[in-house]
Amino acid sequence: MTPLHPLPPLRDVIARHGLAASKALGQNFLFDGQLLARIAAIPGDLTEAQVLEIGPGPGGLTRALLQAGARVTAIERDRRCIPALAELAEAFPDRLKVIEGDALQVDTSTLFTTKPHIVSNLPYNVGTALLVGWLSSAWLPWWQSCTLMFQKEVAERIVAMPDTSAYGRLAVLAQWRCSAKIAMPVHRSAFTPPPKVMSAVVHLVPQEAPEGIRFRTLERLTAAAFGQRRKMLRQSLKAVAGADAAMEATGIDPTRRAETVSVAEFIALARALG
Ligand SMILES: C[S@@+](CC[C@H](N)C(=O)[O-])C[C@H]1O[C@@H](n2cnc3c(N)ncnc32)[C@H](O)[C@@H]1O
Repeated sequence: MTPLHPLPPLRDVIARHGLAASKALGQNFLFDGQLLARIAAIPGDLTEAQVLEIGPGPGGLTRALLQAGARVTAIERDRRCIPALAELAEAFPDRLKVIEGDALQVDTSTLFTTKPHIVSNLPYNVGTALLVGWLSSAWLPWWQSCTLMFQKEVAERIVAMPDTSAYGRLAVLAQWRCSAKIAMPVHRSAFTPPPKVMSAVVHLVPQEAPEGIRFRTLERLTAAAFGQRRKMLRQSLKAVAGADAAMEATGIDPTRRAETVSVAEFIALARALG
C-alpha cells in the first residue's frame, strides 16, 4: 500500500520530534528501508492482515508493515514517539492504531477480530517476557505467527537443538508447540545507535499442541531438569513426583543430562507424568 504522501526520511522524523534514543527503553532504531521490508516479508503476504507491533518507536518497521498492506496495531511506551506515529497514521488512513502504554500491561489478546501476526523489533529488556507470555497462552493461540528481533544469543536459545550449550527451558517452551527458526541475522551496525551485541529475527509458527500434556507439567519438568542441567536426570528430577516411573515407562535413561533430552522426549515424559 502506498502512503497518501511521500514519507520523510526516518532520521528527519527523529530530529523533528527530538527522539534521542533512550537506553532505558531499549531503543535501537532501524532506518534501512530494504532491511525493514525484508523483515516485514518474513510472515508471508500481509495484504489486509492484522499485525501487532510492540515498540514502533519512530515507525520504521511500522512503515514497512503498512507498505506491505497490513493493518497495524502498535503499542509504544515512549510518549515522545506518539506524535511521529500520528503523522504516519495520517499517511495511511484507517490502517494504523497506536496504543500508548507498556506492552507488558496490555492484554493484547483482546485487541483483534482475526488472528494477528506479531512482528516486532523488540526492546531487549522485555522481549523474552513478552514471548514467554505469548507462548503460555491457551492453545492454539490468539496469534498466527511471531516475527521477532532478539539479541543473537537469545534467538539461538529459542531455536536451540539438544546437546548444545544454548539448549534449555526457552527452547523446549518455544518448540514443544511451535516451529521456530532464525529467519535472518542482523548485524549490530544496522541499528542506531548500534547495540553491543548482534541480533537475529526469529520466526515462530504455532502448531497443534501434542495431546495429553499440561503446560504446567512440562514447565515443572523443564524447570527441575534445567535447574541442575549438569546433573543426571535421576538427581535433577528427584523433586518431581513420578519422574522415576515416567523415565522407565518412556525408556529415557536416568543417567542422561537435561541438555541431551529432546523436545519430543520431554513431551513423552510430561505425558507419562499425567
Ligand atoms: C529496539 S526499539 C525498536 C524501534 C523501532 N520499531 C525500530 O525498529 O526502529 C524498541 C522500542 O520499544 C519501545 N518500548 C520499550 N519498552 C516497551 C514496553 N514495555 N512496551 C511498549 N514499548 C516499549 C521503545 O520505546 C522503542 O521504541
